[in-house]
Amino acid sequence: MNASFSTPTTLSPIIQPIPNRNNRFATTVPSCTASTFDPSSQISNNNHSPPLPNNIKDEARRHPAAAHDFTAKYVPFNAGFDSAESYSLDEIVYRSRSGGLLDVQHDMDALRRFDGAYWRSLFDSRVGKTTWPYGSGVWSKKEWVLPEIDPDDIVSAFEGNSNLFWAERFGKQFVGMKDLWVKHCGISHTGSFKDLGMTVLVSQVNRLRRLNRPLVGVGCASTGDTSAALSAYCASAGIPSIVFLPADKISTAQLIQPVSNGALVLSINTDFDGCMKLIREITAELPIYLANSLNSLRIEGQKTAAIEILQQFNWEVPDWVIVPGGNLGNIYAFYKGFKMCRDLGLVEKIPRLVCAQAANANPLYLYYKNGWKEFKAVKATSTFASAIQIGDPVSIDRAVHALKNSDGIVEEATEDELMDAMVQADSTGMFICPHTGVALTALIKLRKNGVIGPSERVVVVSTAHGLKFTQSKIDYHSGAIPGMGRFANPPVSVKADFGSVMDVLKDFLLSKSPKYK
Ligand SMILES: Cc1ncc(COP(=O)(O)O)c(C=O)c1O
Ligand SMILES: N[C@@H](CCOP(=O)(O)O)C(=O)O
Repeated sequence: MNASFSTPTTLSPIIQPIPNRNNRFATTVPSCTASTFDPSSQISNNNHSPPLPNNIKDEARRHPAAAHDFTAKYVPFNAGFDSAESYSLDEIVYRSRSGGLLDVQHDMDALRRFDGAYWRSLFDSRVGKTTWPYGSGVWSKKEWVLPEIDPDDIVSAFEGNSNLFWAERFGKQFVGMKDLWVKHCGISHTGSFKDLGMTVLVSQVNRLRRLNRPLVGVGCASTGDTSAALSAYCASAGIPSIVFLPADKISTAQLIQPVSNGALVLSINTDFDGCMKLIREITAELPIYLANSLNSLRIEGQKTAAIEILQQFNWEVPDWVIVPGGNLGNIYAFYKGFKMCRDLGLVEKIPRLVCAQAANANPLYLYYKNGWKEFKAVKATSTFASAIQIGDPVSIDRAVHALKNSDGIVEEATEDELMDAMVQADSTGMFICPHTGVALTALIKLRKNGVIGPSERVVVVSTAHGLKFTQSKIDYHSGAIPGMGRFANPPVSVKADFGSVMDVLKDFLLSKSPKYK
């Protein structure tokens, strides 16, 4: 069973009085004009079927939403609203003057002119439509993402709006829970949550190129998912992309994605951390824009997954959200999405966050365990959760902030644990990636030690599609991994005759139902 978005079944609730920006109630919803933009006017657009446009971008041009009050800028990470240091989003800047991280800061006073009920209705009204660009789960929250970008500059595959799966059987059978959910961010255009951030980053690059900023291409270091998303969105916009991949450390399915999308693919004889160091040096020298989550534009898109979860629960807040962590941008993105919803009155609290790491790549876990006393990067070793084989995460400060401010926890998963959890989840009808296995292991451990109660509502974030990681599943089920395979379900070779097939089937049926004779 999937939770559905709370799209109203009739239009009346969303054209009922909605506070306008003067906090008065409009009895009829004003229509959108070029000179004044009121997002409520977009709600009214759902009231009748418009004539069919030539295409959805033409239609968007006929309803321009250019003049508006919402703005955003870069500030040093964790700076207050009075920060003396800030940068326009049209500048090419990744680091603060002191060398720290940046954050996209929204004009919260402008957003606050609309109350929580208003934003909930607006976001709900956009789900499941093809209206450009709001049909995207990311751009349906445009005012909170990149408020000033022209819809014409947006590069979108209508990403987001991923399903929130009620993990009924896994919950009951493996963790004794009835309110367990999996947010399938990997069921997406390029098969991972990276699409959510990349649509934002590549759209802004598209705008910067139109503004004649000196940008020839976009580049990233990757363990396979960022490169897939970057190359797809760039290819869609006709922008050159360059990806730095650690040689022999990503899956074949992930490697063929940027190859297919026409990226320049550099296979480099180092690990992800080595590739990350190189791309940072290169982008400081050449007109190549940096697309890793060090670039805070990515976080703006990724945070919409948190908003979506609340929306899918009809704006009820789950008790826990568990996210697998590597370079650590995503755990902060979830925190930021939840926090904005609380600060703008859509909900009253935020969930507790859990970041789950592979034991072979666990610098955040070690930091947490030593009471946040001293952070040390580690040399990450090989893990089946290959996309999080990262020892020196660029967003460490963001992750610590997210966890400290959400009463968060960090857990880890050994190779055995993460693969068993993945295989068990698959046996209940999912087909998840090993990173989701890491997150499920964290859940199993937190249930065992009683930190998470049996009736709490928990969301496990699934970050990539299992089809990208079939080799690890094949190895597990075929017994090719020494010491692993407790829950293996290998294919049965059987002779092509009736008797042999009957023998196998009788054994199978007996094992399922002892009453069968
Ligand atoms: C499939 C998958 N899961 C989880 C992560 C971790 O996300 P983050 O790097 O934002 O912590 C990544 C990438 O790092 C990933 O590709
Ligand atoms: N798993 C990532 C690692 C890089 O993370 P990013 O979010 O900083 O780009 C990948 O797929 O490359």
